[in-house]
Amino acid sequence: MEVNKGTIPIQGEKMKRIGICDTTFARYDMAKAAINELKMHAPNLEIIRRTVPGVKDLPVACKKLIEEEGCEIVMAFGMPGPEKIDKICAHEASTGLIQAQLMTNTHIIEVFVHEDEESNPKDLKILAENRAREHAQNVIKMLFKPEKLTREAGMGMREGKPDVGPL
Ligand SMILES: Cc1nc2c(=O)[nH]c(=O)nc-2n(C[C@H](O)[C@H](O)[C@H](O)CO)c1C
Repeated sequence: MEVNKGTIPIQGEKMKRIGICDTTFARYDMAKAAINELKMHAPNLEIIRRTVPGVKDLPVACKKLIEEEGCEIVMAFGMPGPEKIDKICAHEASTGLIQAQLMTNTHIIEVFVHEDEESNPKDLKILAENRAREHAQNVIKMLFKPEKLTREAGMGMREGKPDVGPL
C-alpha cells in the first residue's frame, strides 16, 4: 500500500492535545491510520478520540473536544455514502463543522472520503488510508511547522491522490 508523501521530524516540542472524531457509518477506520501517522511524527501528542454514528454527529462532538477537552485542533473523519441523501447529509455536516470552527476559533480538519470517489472497495480503502495519513501530516505541520505549509502554497497538493502540481 502506498503511504506517506513525506516526513516531518518534530523534536523537543511541548505536549499538544489533538482531537480525533470519526463515525461508525464509515467503512474504513481512518482515525486509526491518522493516529498512527500522528504518533509516528510527534510521539508526545496527546490524542483524544471520540466516535459518533454519522457525519452529522461530528460537529458537536468536535466542538466538545475543543471546549471541554481542550484540544488545539481536531480532525473529523467521515464517509458520505453514494446516494443523493448522503451527499445532502455530508453538506450539512460540513456546514456544521465550519460553524463549530467559527464558534470556537479552532481548526477542525474535515477528512471526508466519499464512497463513490472510487469504484472498487480496494481502491477506496487505499484512498481512505492515504487521505487520513496525509491530512494527519498537514495537522502536524499546522501545529509545529506552519512555514512548511506556506512553502507548499500553490503546489497543487491533493490528499489521498497524486498531487496535481503547480500551473
Ligand atoms: C442518509 C445518511 N447518510 C449518511 C452518510 O452518508 N454518512 C454518514 O456518516 N452518516 C449518514 N447518515 C447518518 C447521520 O450523519 C447521523 O448519524 C444521523 O442522522 C443521526 O444523527 C445518514 C442519515
